[in-house]
Amino acid sequence: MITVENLTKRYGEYVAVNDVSFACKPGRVTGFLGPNGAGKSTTMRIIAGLTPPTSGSATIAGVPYRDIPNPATQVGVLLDASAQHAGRTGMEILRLSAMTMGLDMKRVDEVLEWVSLTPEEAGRRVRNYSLGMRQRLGIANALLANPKILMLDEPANGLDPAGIHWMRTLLREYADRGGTVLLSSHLLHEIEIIADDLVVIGRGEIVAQGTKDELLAGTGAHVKAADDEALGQALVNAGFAAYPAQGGGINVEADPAQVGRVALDSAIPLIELRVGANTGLEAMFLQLTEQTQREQPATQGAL
Ligand SMILES: Nc1ncnc2c1ncn2[C@@H]1O[C@H](COP(=O)(O)OP(=O)(O)OP(=O)(O)O)[C@@H](O)[C@H]1O
Repeated sequence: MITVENLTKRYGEYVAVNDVSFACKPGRVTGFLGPNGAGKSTTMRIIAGLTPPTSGSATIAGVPYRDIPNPATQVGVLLDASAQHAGRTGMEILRLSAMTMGLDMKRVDEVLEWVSLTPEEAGRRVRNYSLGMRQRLGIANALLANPKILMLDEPANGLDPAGIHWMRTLLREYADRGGTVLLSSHLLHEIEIIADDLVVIGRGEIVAQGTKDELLAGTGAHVKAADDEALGQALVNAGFAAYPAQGGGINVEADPAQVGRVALDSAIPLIELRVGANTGLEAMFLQLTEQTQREQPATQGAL
């Protein structure tokens, strides 16, 4: 549905996006991952027809965004929640969008309810919105015409934990109904929960892509048990390399199913078991992040 082919964007001598190719499929959430400044927003702006590429192409169902008639009815886009007109109320912004798209005004009330903005909040000027409220309004705007494709840049920014959970559920249901979702984040764990496919970008270049299961396979397991020491010993006895993890628990070079089997056989209750220790994709991602951090040592990794 979204196809990016050999996309390159230069700003003068600087190459922000270098020969990037990937595709996002219907029914799947594609997570677009990369540290700050990796080129995610630039790529998404090119897909949305806001920035011209230096070379290569980005198309939606084979058509460049700018050539789609009434594009917002086909592709819901949220690129910068703070870019909304600060002097207008949330309600005015949505009504104007609905009018531009030729939609029934009833739809505005529906999406407001969907994103949990109350009528009172919708009547406030956007300059008085919190970041989370702006994100909700931006998501409402993207969903307004019930498009088949959603493209969201860092949609979890500013959302509280309940908001992040709500957004995950919304995107999952959206994809399960056949929608195509592309969402970016610089937080691996955030994306890991929701995405089916991953595209990882670093310094403008794709460094990994594939299904989440493929990319996370072989990244080991992280486990916390009622008795970590006993489980660590049982895992080593079963032939697996196991190391104490930073912040508690154990990182194991084994599948979670294998770890669960050892714990069951040893009658050791588990507190937490998940795929991925500090190996594979996460290690690669952290390495990329670290290299970016040297130039931008501020908030990397913070939620
Ligand atoms: N208009 C521009 N002129 C010059 N350089 C730009 C411009 N827009 C983006 N860049 C540079 O391109 C690189 C990629 O930026 P981009 O915003 O795409 O990164 P990102 O992956 O979205 O990062 P973040 O996670 O911080 O949002 C950065 O080094 C940025 O400074």
